Amino acid sequence: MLSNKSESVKVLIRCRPFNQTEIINHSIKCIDIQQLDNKNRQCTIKLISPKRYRRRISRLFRFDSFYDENHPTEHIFQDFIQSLVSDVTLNGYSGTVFAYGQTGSGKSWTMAGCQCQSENGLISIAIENVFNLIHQSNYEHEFTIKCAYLEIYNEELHDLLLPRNSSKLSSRLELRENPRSSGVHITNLTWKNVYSIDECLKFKRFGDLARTMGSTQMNRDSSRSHTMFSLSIQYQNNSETKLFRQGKLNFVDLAGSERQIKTGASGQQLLESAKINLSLSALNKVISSLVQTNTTHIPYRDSKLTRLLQDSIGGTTKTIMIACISPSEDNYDETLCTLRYASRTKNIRNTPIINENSSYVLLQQYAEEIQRLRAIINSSNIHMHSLSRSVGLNETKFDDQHSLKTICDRQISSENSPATMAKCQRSVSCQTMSILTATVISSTQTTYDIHDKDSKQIIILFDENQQSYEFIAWHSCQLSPKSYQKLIILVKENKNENSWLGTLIANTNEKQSLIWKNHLYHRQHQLQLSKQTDSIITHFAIEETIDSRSSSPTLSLILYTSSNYIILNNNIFLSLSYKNLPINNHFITLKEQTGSIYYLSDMLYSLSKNELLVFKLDQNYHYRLHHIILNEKFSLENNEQVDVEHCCCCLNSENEALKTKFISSSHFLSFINMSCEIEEEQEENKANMHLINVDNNILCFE
Ligand SMILES: Nc1ncnc2c1ncn2[C@@H]1O[C@H](COP(=O)(O)OP(=O)(O)OP(=O)(O)O)[C@@H](O)[C@H]1O
Repeated sequence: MLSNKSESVKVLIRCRPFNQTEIINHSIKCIDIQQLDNKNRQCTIKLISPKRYRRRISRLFRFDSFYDENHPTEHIFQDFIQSLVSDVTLNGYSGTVFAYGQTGSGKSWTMAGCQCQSENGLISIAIENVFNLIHQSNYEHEFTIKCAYLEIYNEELHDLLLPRNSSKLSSRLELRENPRSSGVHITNLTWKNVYSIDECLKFKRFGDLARTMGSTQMNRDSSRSHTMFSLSIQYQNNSETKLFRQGKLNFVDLAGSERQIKTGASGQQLLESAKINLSLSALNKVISSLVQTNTTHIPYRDSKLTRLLQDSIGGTTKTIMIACISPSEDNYDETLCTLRYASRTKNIRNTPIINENSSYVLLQQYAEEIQRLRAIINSSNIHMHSLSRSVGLNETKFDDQHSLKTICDRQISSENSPATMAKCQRSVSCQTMSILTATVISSTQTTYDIHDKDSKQIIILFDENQQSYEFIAWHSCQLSPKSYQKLIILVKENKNENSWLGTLIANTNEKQSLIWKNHLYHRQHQLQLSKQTDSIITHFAIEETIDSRSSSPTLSLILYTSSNYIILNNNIFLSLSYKNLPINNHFITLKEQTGSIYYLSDMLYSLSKNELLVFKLDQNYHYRLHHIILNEKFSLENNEQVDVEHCCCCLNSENEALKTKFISSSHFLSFINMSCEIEEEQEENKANMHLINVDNNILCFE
């Protein structure tokens, strides 16, 4: 992937002609072009407040271009969209054109055109242009063109290219983080291969018929959903390097912002309207956050629309916004709102990248990957075999996308059996984040599977607002044994350096699938690891502590950092440190002769006389795993170093009701070796000792 310079989102204004009602009412024009540079089309436009307002104000706005009723859509295409289409088709860029504006302002007219007046919309002109460019290239390259069409209706994504008889339910799509880019991935979206302009237009028309439309007082054919029509253009050249590029072009026709008083919406339409306005206000928030210099958190996850547009606003896509307005004074407030929105958007900077790869390089990468995975499979096969013989486990099924390299930590603990058995099988995640799927078998042998909504094993954790989190560690705790079990998971919001830590708590009745709830802080209590604690959470546990206010014992979530404790009690952030508890209960701090400090994790230390696995913090608070051999003089010889992003472990609880013990680690850890066994030791004095097999070095831990 080649990176280019950043560029701002281009913003064009399109003002429709007066409509019939406005003509009948002798509406007055409130918009005027002040300046227009004929060469680069930059313009200043003036918006004048209506006479009915006490103070008449003229406001000036600068944009990349302005089009009124004298300009057909073709002009917009020639001035701005054509070069974008060419960049996407021939150079592998991603491009997005989105139309924004109040209801009835001409968004669909601009994007889809109008058959009655035989005015083509941008989508059909662009489709034609893509195929013409390919023809002109004399087929030196091999092109594959696909199209997709979706809508967001009432905060749900629907595939518009599914057969007519499919129900709304079956056309529902899910958004997932795309691990390989800053954007999102839409699972199961239909991508149709297209070989001609007509075929592509046919799919476009097919989708048009499926999109949700309605009639309001403001617009007879009002879009009740946001739609996105996408073209994917892949090309591969035939030379030895087999250069491969993939461009994607999106046309987004947003539903219009509406006022109930003007549209006369009621019932279902009022509900639609509320959802439309909510998602547009989420988009507004994202735009505002992106242009504020001191904001680190961009609330992309507040709505489906903002997640869908994540890469187009503030990402790696070349983006053009077309803000549609009405010329009439009657719509002054809405027009002012749109122009402000558009003006803010103009300050957003994207960093477009060329999506390319040489097949030659790709093949080499694949070959190395296959070799590495073979080694993993060979080693884990042996363990899988012994695992199934001893406890008869069901095979864990992974999402196809992640099957090759998904971490699976698995632990079983049986009260009835004299032997405490635990087997842990891991493979490396192809995601950039740590993943853990698990089957927990409690002391009563009840099985809880952690599933997401589609009954797939969890890959990334989502809360009830569809916010996704990076998994850090987990812990099981039976707070109220009679009624339900809670699993508490420590998570980190994805992609945000200064992210907060919270827990997701899942309640379940026995035998029911767990439902994840962001029970804890709702993102209000943020533990800024770098600022507040100046440290990284290394592991955590649930322990009984004394509530300082009530003096009664209470269960607390205790987060351990390399330097102190953080106690979270009853979901309230209680105290920062607990100095009278020795830190060495959980960490052994080793100081090397050179002055280097090692923090010994409780899970990975060795009971064999002189071998240790320890974590060393570097200046960036990244952990490195060291395999250390203690020599006779108790100094340390560092003979192996493995990158570890974070490591979290749970303590083996003393509580009789909690005979489960979990192992978790980041995926970086998993490549030290994917197999981990915990078995009963024969000798009495080693009854609680477990074995961990790391790269053929047998280590032990308690
Ligand atoms: N550039 C234009 N030239 C002529 N008529 C136009 C133009 N733009 C819009 N109109 C008229 O305005 C009407 C409403 O336009 P359109 O349906 O495109 O609005 P919209 O912004 O997509 O509304 P909604 O958000 O409700 O879907 C059209 O039916 C057409 O009559």
